[in-house]
Amino acid sequence: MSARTIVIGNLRKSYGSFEAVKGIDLEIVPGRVNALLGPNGAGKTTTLKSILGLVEYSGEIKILGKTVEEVRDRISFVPEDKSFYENLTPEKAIKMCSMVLDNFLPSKAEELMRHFDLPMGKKISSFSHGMRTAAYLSIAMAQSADIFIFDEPTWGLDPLRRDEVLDMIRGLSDSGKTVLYTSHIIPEIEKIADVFSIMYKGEILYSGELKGLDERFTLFCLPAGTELDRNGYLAVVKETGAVKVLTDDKNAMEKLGKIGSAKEEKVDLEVFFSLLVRGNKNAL
Ligand SMILES: Nc1ncnc2c1ncn2[C@@H]1O[C@H](COP(=O)(O)OP(=O)(O)OP(=O)(O)O)[C@@H](O)[C@H]1O
Repeated sequence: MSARTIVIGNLRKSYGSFEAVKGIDLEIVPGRVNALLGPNGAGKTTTLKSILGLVEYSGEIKILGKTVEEVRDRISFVPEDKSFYENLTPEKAIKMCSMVLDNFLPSKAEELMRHFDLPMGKKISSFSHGMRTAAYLSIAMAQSADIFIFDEPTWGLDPLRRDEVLDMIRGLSDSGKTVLYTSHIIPEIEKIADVFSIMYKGEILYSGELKGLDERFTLFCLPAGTELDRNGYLAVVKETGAVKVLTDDKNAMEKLGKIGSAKEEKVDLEVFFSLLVRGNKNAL
């Protein structure tokens, strides 16, 4: 398998005059959990739909070096909108998937549905949010695909089921599959992601390894009104009484460390995400 499973170049997608995705570049790698993290409306689902060829877009997307049409049977997908199987029971959904999907293993889907305690003869429209998610996950996990794309795969699940599903997703990437998943739940991403990208208002603000984030970046809390130049910062947030600066630039760290009463703080994903989304380095 190539070192990059999905390569996205200058992806743009507009709905009417509204630009939901603004020319993003993104690379998704195999054998690792690739997470796309962003607040509501950031453009995550639109990006996934573009990858899957479910919406028209401009820019280039290659999957395993090919178009999505050429590799569709190597991709499994859990959509955000879980209303497709509404009028079917799990039993009938499994039958339907067996007829339309080449890579589908019905016995595995049934095993997973039973494991999730889903009533096999009851219509999916009567299911709770969590049960519906479990039904979609069972169908997705029962496909012998190379690439698994999950849009909010833990929606409505209770904490035990959620952890179980995250373990299943981790298992896929451990076995060399490519996993791309979106979420706005930071603890989940901290738990399973290897690499992550932060998306906000149609742009990718940052992409990188999750491991070592706290070692690479430092947060400086400076007195309000501190004059800063524009170099070397990933985010600058002006709060009442303080200016917060996020940086991984050694020169900037040295300079900021010399400012009287500058305090250095640890950065975890939550702080990193919040600073990036709120920070505006052009506001200086
Ligand atoms: N079919 C559509 N028609 C018009 N606007 C749309 C459509 N689909 C999405 N949008 C808009 O595009 C933007 C990005 O939406 P998208 O669903 O991709 O975001 P998201 O990051 O997945 O959000 P969430 O976490 O809330 O699911 C939003 O402002 C949304 O309102």
